[in-house]
Order: sequence, then structure tokens, then C-alpha cells
Amino acid sequence: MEIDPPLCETFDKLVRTSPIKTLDHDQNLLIDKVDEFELPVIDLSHLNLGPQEKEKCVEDMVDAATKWGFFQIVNHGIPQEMLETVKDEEKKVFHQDFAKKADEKFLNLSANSYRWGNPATTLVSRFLWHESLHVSVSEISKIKGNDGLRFSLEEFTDTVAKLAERISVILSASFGVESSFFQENCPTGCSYLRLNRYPPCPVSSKVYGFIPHTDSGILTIVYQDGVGGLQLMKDGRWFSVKPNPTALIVNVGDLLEALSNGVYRSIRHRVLAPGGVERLSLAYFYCPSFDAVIQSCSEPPKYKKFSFGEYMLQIGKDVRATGDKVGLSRFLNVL
Ligand SMILES: O=C(O)CCC(=O)C(=O)O
Ligand SMILES: [Fe+2]
Repeated sequence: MEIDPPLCETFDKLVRTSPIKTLDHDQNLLIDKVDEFELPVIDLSHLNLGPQEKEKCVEDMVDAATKWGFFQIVNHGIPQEMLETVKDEEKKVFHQDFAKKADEKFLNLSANSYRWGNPATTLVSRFLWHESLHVSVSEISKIKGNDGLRFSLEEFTDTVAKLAERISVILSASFGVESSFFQENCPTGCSYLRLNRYPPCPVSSKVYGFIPHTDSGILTIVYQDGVGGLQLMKDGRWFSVKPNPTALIVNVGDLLEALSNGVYRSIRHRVLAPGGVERLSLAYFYCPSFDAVIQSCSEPPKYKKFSFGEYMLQIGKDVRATGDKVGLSRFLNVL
């Protein structure tokens, strides 16, 4: 049985044909000289203590979202056992024959839910040493042939959805966003999950696990195993995030950056391909419906108002035209 997608063959072919053979012109600098650091840790249990502890916790979260666009949360209310169950199910689903995963009827999900490697790219720098399963929350109940996966994803999303709303309400309150905004604009089914597996990679200094990008939703909550490899950009430098499997990672998405009028940062991040071991992660993308209007209440607004549907349409156009997402700068207000 061959569980991995044909990453080696595809990569070798790409190296022969790609006009640029490295990840970046200063690839070694980027990959080898990266400092590891521990993301700010926010203890969410402090929100249930007295007013001073609560205020400090909110302040720390606002500070991390402003300076880093990323933070870790502990005592977040999702039991460790639930996280481990979902990770075990994720591992099992990926540890199946590649041919089975690539079947368009896999798990009864919509076509293109299972993805690997970015096989259409002509550039080494855009190849992903990666396979993933994209599941819209509205589709979880349709999963067939794997009750364990369906049940654990249902349980996980029920809990993580409440957490995402709570954090979004807290972070956006200082920017005048009504606390009802998220409940009114983010029906549960609009968010989605990405199950990520990074197979062991024999050429890990030559290829990304996940290419540099920003997340397009409101915020993302990531559960990762202990392998490491996630890096984020701060002040023009890449930093490696030290893994902490008991914490969840929260990162600001493009829409929260827009709602905060550019104060919170939707930071570029990437994942290095792991060497001798596989890496698993699970990302929950908290998203509004396509007709939700994103508009900052601050004056003067940095971005024009846009709907999430318009935003995603623009991303699709830019990716088709240039191979990359342009993102929020497309919607800058020219003053
Ligand atoms: O695997 C990770 O840690 C992060 C993955 C990621 O950035 C994404 O799925 O958008
Ligand atoms: Fe991401």
C-alpha cells in the first residue's frame, strides 16, 4: 500500500522544468537562519476570574494580535482527549491508500476536498510537500464510510466554533464592532476545516510543506502535533514557532485585519517540510457568509467596504492570473 501522494516524482520533474530551482533567491538564509521562539501564551481561564485578571488577559490578547498576529491559547475549554481523538482520526484517514484518498467520491465529500502538492504549478517555489482534506463545516454530517472521523470532527467543530466567536468578539470590541456581528454574519456552516499532513520529506531544504500565505477568514485556530515547522514573518524576518501540543494557535485572518482597520495583522506564515517524520495539523478557519459586509468602524477606514464573497472572488482571479493571492491591499482606500 502506498499512502503518500506521488510527491517525489512530481517534485523531481518540476526541478527539471522549473525556470527557478530554489525556494527563493536567498533560500539558505531563509531556511537555515531562523530563530525559534515561543508565541505569547494567553490563559483563557483568566477570563473567568475577577475584573482585573480578565482585563489583563484581554490586553495581552490585543497586544499579541497587534504585534504578532499570532498567539497560543491554553485552558481554552477543548479537552486534550478530544484533540487527541481528532488527531488519531486524522492520522487514520491519511494513512490509507493514496488511490483511495484521490477517488473523487472519497468520504462522500465534494470533489476537490482531497488535495496534494499543487501538481499544476510550474515553479519549485510553489510546490507543497503536503496533502490535505478540506471540509466545509456544512459537509461534515455528509461524511460516509468513516463514522469515527465524522463524529470527532463534529464534536471538535461544535466546541472550536464557540471559541472562535468568543475570541473574535473580544478582539474586535476595541474597534467598535458590535458583539452580535459574528453571530449574525457567521453561520456555523460557513467555516471550514483543513486537515493537513506533511509526509516525511527527503529534500526538506528544497521545498516548502506549505508555501507562504495569509489566511483569508476572520481568524484561524490551529492544533498541531509536536514536530514543528510552522514559521511566521515578523519585521521582515521568519521565526519558527516552538510547538506546544497542549496549546492551540490562533492567528488573525485578513478579515479581522480589515475590521481592526489594519491594527491587527494577518501575518504571512509558512510550513517547512519535515525531515524524517510526518507532521499533522488541523486548522479551523472561522469565516462569515459570502454576503457578509466587512467594514471597519474606525475613521478614516483603511479599506473600502467589501463582502466576503467579493473578497474570495478577487483572490480566485489573482491566483489564476499570477499564481498568488494579493489579498487586502486590493481593497485599500486611496485617500
Ligand atoms: O500546518 C500548519 O501548522 C499551518 C497550516 C496553515 O497555515 C493553513 O492550513 O492555512
Ligand atoms: Fe495558514
